[in-house]
Amino acid sequence: MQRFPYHIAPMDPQVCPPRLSSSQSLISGLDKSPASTFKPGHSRSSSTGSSKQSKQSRHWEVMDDLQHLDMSSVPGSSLDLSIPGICEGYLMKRRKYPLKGWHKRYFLLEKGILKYSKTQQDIQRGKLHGSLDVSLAVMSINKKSKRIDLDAGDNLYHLQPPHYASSVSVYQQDMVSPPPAVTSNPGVTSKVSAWLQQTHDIDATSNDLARCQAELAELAQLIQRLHWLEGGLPITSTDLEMRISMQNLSLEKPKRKTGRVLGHSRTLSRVEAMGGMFTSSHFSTNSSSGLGASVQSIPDHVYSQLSSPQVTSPEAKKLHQDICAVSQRVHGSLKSIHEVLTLERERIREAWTSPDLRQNTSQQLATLCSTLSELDIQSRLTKVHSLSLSSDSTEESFCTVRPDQRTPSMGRHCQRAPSVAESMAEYFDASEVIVCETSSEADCSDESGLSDITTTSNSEPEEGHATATLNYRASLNSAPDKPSPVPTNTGRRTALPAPSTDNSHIGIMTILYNNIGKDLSRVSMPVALNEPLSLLQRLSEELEYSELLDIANHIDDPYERMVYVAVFSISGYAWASWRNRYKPFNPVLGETYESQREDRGFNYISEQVSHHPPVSACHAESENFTFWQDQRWKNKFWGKSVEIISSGLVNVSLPRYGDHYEWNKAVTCIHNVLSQQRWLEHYGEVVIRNTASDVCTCKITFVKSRYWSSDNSKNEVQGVVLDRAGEVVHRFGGLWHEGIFCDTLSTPKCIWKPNVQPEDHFEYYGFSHYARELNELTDDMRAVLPPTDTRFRPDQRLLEEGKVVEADKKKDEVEEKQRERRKEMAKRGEEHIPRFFK
Ligand SMILES: CC(C)CCC[C@@H](C)[C@H]1CC[C@H]2[C@@H]3CC=C4C[C@@H](O)CC[C@]4(C)[C@H]3CC[C@]12C
Repeated sequence: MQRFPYHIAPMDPQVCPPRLSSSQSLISGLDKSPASTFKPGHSRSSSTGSSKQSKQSRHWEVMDDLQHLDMSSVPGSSLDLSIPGICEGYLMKRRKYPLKGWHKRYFLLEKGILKYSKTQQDIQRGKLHGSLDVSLAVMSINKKSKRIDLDAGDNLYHLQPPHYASSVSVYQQDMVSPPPAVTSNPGVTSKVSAWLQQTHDIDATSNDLARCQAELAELAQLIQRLHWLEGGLPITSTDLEMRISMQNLSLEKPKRKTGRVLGHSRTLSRVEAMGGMFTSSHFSTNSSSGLGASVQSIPDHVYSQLSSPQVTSPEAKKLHQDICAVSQRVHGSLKSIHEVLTLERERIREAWTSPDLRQNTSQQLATLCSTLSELDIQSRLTKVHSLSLSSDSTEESFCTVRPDQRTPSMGRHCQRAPSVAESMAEYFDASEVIVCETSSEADCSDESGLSDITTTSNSEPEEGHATATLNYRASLNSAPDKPSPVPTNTGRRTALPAPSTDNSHIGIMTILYNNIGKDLSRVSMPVALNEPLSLLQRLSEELEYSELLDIANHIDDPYERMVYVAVFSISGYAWASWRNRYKPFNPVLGETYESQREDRGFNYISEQVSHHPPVSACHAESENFTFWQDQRWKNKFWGKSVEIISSGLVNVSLPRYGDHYEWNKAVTCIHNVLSQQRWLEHYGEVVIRNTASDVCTCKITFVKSRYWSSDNSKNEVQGVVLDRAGEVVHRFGGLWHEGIFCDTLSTPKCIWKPNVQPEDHFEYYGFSHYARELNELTDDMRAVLPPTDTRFRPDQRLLEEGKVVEADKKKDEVEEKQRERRKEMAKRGEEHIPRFFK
């Protein structure tokens, strides 16, 4: 089996940070030739891990491999334990939240302490932005993308040379001049950083904004004072307090003691009042019993004084002046912010309208969007790769360096341990994994995941698609909910025997983390992550809306027929909005699933025809259609998301017209796969062809969500039916979880809406009514089903019954038996022969 994208680097000296001498800049060290060694100045203390187990895995995983290295065999790497000199220079440092991107900082490494600041002068003046003890941190370097990741436990630092400084001289140039413009084909991260750097001083703009805010608050205060002075009536007692003090009103009733009500008289000089801040100390200690009370409690004589505003007072004039001055300042700040924004808009417009850039930019932005929205897990992932494994897809490019590896040995490659990415592959039982084939190495290794997605087509339909979707959505909302033609009283079960168990406590990250260094195919994933359905059953859910094919088989017009086939293909994705918390059981080799759906008029049969790589084949037949597919898929792990790229075609034939349609699948992406904020998305282009006739084809675009878009515009899908000449005959669109509307038919109509979910679906794995029926096993079925049928899988059955502990045990047994069978077959030199498919 081909493994997941990333490979841990054999400990090639080239990938270890070279020795840094006092005359070298940090980065020139990285840029320089491989023939030098990393020479740590300090020994490393124990792991920073919290749990014992994770500590252990970190220890043996990281140390074991690295201690086998023999650096002494590297030319010029004599064991030198002397304390290294000072290294200093500029590096790009990844910003912390919320300002993502990179900024240039001056770093100084002295006696194992790495300090950084904005400039060299700042460091010298002791004006530090931060510092860390490198000897206590875990360092990973990526020579190819020239990146250093430092995990100091509480903080992660990502450092990089100023852009494209591939040699010391370029770098030095870079130190004095602004970084170069985006070069021809750099990775997206670099482009983004470059963009941010070119952005007219973004820090200054945020300062402007902050200042502006303060000025506006000041302005509001001044205006309010003016308002009081010019006769506005106080509304609250606090206002009143202010006004009383500003106008020097006497709270004492003439010739009569009122001490019981207001305590004692208290006046403030105007100067004092105008001075600004009113604190409670300006008032009498018992003001709360008087002034703090309701306005009604203010004696009439005070009110009578309030009614004579001093419009022309010098105070008012002064206020006017102050207001003007502050307004001018606000205006100035806003103007400079406006300028920056205009400039930015212009740059974006240019990038957008330039024909070459447009395609690229939109793709990059789409990728950037999804990545930026997922950054939460990234730091943890980085931690994992820093600690023990590589997350680079290319061999020899990443290594984790512990500072106390004083006697590393070269000469033999370290034993390769599975990476997080591999773990994910095992976890999803991926067939084959794309190792970032076409993107550049720098892209692949970019831990921020800002890499170009190369396998998906541009999921961006033509201009105005957002408006079109809005219209489709509105039409869908006003369309009546058609009752499903499928009878509901079929005698099938409507509820599952037990609700789902909460699995939010199961940290996938922890599982991977705790099993670092182990053969993950032997690490069984907890059954609590599963739903009581196998992937074979899951695939049969694509037929939940088979009535669309029944209709298609009765439409004479080939274009309209195509619309129905297309909408059927979209309907197979609807489950994704409520099924992101559990994964289906991986079918064992030879497992089958069949179902007779007299209510829907079709029979379905499926089989797991291969385990490594996993391939599931299925076939369904009715009097109106035949449906079949053999699905194999590849997973692409980007750091936080997994893309599932299916490679098999889906086939449908309609007997009445002799049509044979085939189409590819969209990419399904599990965003934030490691966290509870997981969500699914489909994107890419699906093309439907009728192999029996070229009268029309259909192009469906599953639009990738943009990070600035609201939830409303998620799950957009649009399609066109084209005639032979490529002219649009029909248009349709909507959202794959809400429905599809076609406005080009003679009577525009809603073609499909997903069935209403059961009210308690959240407690039952998010299953639809249809999904609840799939694993039902009646006595009648028991008598006729083959023993390989999924419904007989004991672990899945136990899980369905809510017996998680027992299910877990059983799952181990089932998996172990499968491994044994595989071994035996291999011994005999046999190959598995599928039963129903060839
Ligand atoms: C961490 C876990 C619990 C998250 C849940 C993962 C779920 C959403 C994943 C695991 C396996 C995935 C399926 C694997 C294979 C296919 C076949 C493909 O043709 C369509 C997508 C589909 C059907 C995937 C949908 C998403 C899926 C069900």
